[in-house]
Amino acid sequence: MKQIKDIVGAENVLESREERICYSYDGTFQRGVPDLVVFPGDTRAVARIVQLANEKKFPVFPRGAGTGLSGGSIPIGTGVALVLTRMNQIKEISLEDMLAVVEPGVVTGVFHQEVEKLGLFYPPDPASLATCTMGGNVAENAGGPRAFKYGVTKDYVLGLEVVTPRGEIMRTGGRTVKNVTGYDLTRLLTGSEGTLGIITEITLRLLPKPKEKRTALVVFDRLAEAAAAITAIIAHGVIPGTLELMDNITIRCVEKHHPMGLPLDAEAILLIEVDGGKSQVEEDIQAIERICREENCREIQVASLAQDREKLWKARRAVSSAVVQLNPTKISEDATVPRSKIPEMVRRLREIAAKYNLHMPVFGHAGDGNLHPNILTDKNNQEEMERVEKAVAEIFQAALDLRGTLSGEHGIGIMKKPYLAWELGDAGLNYLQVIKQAVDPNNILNPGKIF
Ligand SMILES: O=C(O)CC[C@@H](O)C(=O)O
Ligand SMILES: [Zn+2]
Repeated sequence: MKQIKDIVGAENVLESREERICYSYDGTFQRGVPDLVVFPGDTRAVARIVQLANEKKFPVFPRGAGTGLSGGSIPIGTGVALVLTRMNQIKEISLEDMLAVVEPGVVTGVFHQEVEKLGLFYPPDPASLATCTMGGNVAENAGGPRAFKYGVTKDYVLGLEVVTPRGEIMRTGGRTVKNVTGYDLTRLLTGSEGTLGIITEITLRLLPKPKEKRTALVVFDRLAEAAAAITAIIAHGVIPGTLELMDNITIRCVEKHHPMGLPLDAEAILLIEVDGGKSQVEEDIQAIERICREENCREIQVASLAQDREKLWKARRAVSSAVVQLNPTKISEDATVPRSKIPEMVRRLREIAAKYNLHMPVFGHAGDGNLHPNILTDKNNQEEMERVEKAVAEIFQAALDLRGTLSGEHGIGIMKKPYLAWELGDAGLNYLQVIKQAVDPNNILNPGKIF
């Protein structure tokens, strides 16, 4: 304790139970109160804490803003929560090299604004972007609506500085787009959920900011028709920046908590944004309108003004907090299927909700097959929780049957641990465990996560 205070300063340590409880949660219903909360101010301090942890054998749970949806940052058992929000400098934005260098505590939405001021663009846009941090985004390999066209966080990480589980400071990758030197440690660490290293600096690839955008809100009477429109748009060769779906329960929750005139009787809404040059966006939006009409949509509204588009996105980003009002315990899934399987997955999800008699709004990044079936329940209702558990297992089974994955963007954390071998098989799971054991023999960094 005294040694930790010597490293970071007493003012950067929280000890009281009330304060520690504030760092016991993330965006899931999981809880774990750390023994101590520590806010290091630089990489050397992080390294010294990890060295001390190896000496004294206490676990370290790295953490950003705590918006994760798989329990990745929840302390398990005893240990120190290492909060990286003090390290929040944008160190560089280079127009010539089209890259940026940031500390892990930079808020994603702030980073977006800063690069866009210079005519640049950083696509990953998790819905929590107003609060989540870049370090957490890299650790969990976050996605968001724009992943459909632009990919997820790993597609933008050029290099990292990390503190290894033994407390060394290591650099991976660098400032070049091409780099094939040795194993790709940047990719290994991106999405490693705080188990293989603590990210202390990130070098990110940037793009030119798209010149034009159009956003269409398309209303469907039938969910199956919306699902068919999604596959038809993609098959036509149009790649929108985003292609989001909200089902009827989601629409009603959003409308109740953020009224904006969405039709309460519609079975589904698609929120489709195209971006690029002026003539391209016009051509794409016309093709999308035509396809949606062919698939029997009820109505299409197209917004081109930034403030109108932002209104639509505000409603979309509010979905997560709107659906949670249905019931106190929210279980958010991000099982993902190949795009062509979206209609089939939507059908299976509806069957699972009906079979187990559960509130299950479905929304998400339909364009890349990444739906978010949410189960709204009450963790104190034991009988219902048993049904929930079975439903969750069937959701994952359905995704894997359709040759999808357990997690498109939220990570494994605690929530999906029991299912990992279903996707990876014993050999795959063993491979991960061997890597973890080799780099973190004392099991210091974020123990109990992923496996
Ligand atoms: O709450 C959720 O299920 C999803 C959260 C986030 O990934 C989103 O897409 O809004
Ligand atoms: Zn999402």
